[in-house]
Amino acid sequence: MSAIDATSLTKRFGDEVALEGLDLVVEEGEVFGFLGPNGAGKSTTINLLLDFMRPTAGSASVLGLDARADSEVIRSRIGVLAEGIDLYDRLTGRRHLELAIDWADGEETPAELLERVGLSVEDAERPVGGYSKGMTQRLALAMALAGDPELLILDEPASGLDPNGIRTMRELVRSEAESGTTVFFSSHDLGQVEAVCDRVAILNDGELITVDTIDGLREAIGARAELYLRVPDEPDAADLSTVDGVADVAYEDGRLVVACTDPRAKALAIGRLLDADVEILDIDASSVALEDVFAAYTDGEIDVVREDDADADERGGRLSRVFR
Ligand SMILES: Nc1ncnc2c1ncn2[C@@H]1O[C@H](COP(=O)(O)OP(=O)(O)OP(=O)(O)O)[C@@H](O)[C@H]1O
Repeated sequence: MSAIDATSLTKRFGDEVALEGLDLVVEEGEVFGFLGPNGAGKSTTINLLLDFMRPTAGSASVLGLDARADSEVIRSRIGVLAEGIDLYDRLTGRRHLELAIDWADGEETPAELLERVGLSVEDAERPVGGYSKGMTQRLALAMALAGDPELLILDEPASGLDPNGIRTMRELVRSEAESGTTVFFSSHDLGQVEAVCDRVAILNDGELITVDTIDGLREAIGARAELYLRVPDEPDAADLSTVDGVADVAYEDGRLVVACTDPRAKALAIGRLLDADVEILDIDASSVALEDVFAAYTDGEIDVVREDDADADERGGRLSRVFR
């Protein structure tokens, strides 16, 4: 069973196309990044999955259940952190958590959830009307975790969080994923997505542009990772150019510069040198920023071609890329 399965999901507002024919499969247990510029259709997709709005065409299932017919059951089994969450100003943080636990039929205590998101017991006793943006976000995250959800849908979860809060959120996402929870992580923040996600979908102008791992995205745009190895002398015993995924090798100023088209080639190159008893004094590496990958996919450098479903790859990729 897939955690999320959207088929030809479409939403139009009059002439405005918010989402066009989205085919997307998120497997159970994945941390799945949902990326796209403003107005790409990310919130629309989440609203359709949660049955907060109805599709113009197409359908979606969540945890194997129909997003429209079974929306009540779905909502009781998932945790949602949505933008602009409505909290009751006069109720305390603790009361919000009690309600969330009650609603999700959870077994945890408010204190356990507070600790997980780094909110103090004292803060929890205050009405949330006086909370800062970051505190509100932490509380909303704690509420989403109530009842040990099978799927977490997080819309811009780092919004308003300070660096400590961001670290806490990342750790939470990882520990949730380790315990088998699927995480659907929608964000503009490429750094956040890169830090926690297994696979990423990029949406632009309501259309799915690609679904891939982050390394796969880099590879697809031909982005090279570079490995810098400080060595005492230019090694002649190990021919790195024959390592799979190594595109180029140069020796400059006492270091080897190894350009890799496949990020996995970095470890292979180091292994080859060690096998040849080459002493490595220092290691450094660079890779193309995800920002550059994102720009390549969303500024029109890459076209999208639809294939027949029969040709589609197993993991929901029903698109192929054509480079101009
Ligand atoms: N209720 C609505 N009425 C009319 N148009 C809408 C409505 N909701 C969304 N849209 C339009 O649909 C498109 C997709 O919007 P959506 O909010 O899904 O984008 P997004 O990727 O979540 O953007 P952001 O990152 O800015 O939150 C936009 O062009 C938006 O103006």
